[in-house]
Amino acid sequence: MATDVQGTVNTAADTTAAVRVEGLTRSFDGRPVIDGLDLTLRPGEFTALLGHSGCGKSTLLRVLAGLDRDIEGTVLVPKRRAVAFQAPRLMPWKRVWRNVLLGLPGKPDRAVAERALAEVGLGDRSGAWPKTLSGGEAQRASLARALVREPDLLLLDEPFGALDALTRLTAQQLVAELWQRRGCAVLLVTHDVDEALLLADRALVMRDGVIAYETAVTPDRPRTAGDPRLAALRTRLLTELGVEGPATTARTAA
Ligand SMILES: Nc1ncnc2c1ncn2[C@@H]1O[C@H](COP(=O)(O)OP(=O)(O)OP(=O)(O)O)[C@@H](O)[C@H]1O
Repeated sequence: MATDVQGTVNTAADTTAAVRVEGLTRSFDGRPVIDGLDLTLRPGEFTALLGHSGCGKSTLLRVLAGLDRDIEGTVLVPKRRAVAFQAPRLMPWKRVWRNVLLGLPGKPDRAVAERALAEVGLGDRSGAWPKTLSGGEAQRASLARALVREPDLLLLDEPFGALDALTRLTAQQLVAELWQRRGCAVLLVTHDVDEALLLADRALVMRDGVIAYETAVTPDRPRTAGDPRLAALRTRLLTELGVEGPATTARTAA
């Protein structure tokens, strides 16, 4: 069952799509940032969303998360969805386990939070205060908060953007494992072409308010950073992003 972002329920069982967006337009001050965008995400699919800074990636994610309803068009998303942002957004006055349960209906037990925290390798930090966590730990706590919602759709907005290179690798691996275990659809916003190619089944490039380019990422997992099977795709994605030449970094302007 899916709900649209206005909250009306579409009872037509849709097993072919976790997300269906048709003709989505979102304007700010009369300027459309998203302009007639169509998008389908399949259940269990890991999709990476690339695009230049300001092209509307976070705006799209906020719409899918139900945080922005001032839209035109049709958006069908699963009821169970969760979002994690670049900043972990933990409440400093609540212990980690309470942060994980924040906003959940009912009065879930601490054990529920602890199971999710164990899944992200933070089983021993449940009683800690957020300020005592490292950046990577805080980001994992934020992931646990998303997982505890048992989402059919996990929306990740540059979740590794603020992490150092080593922590980023560990966090990427963790997300890959969680995705394989949970089987939910994932939409990952990233500036990093290599990250997209490591993790995703499909990479999308957003430009001029629409999905301007998309490609399947077919090589078997695990994939490695310098994987020669990914070289042609990498070049193509960089071209689509307007970043060309062998010396350029795979990270687009943040
Ligand atoms: N609440 C808002 N009010 C006015 N303009 C907004 C608002 N939110 C976003 N915008 C504008 O919409 C455009 C797209 O913003 P968005 O944050 O979606 O881009 P993005 O692709 O996620 O960028 P980045 O990669 O830098 O995070 C930008 O020009 C931004 O200034």
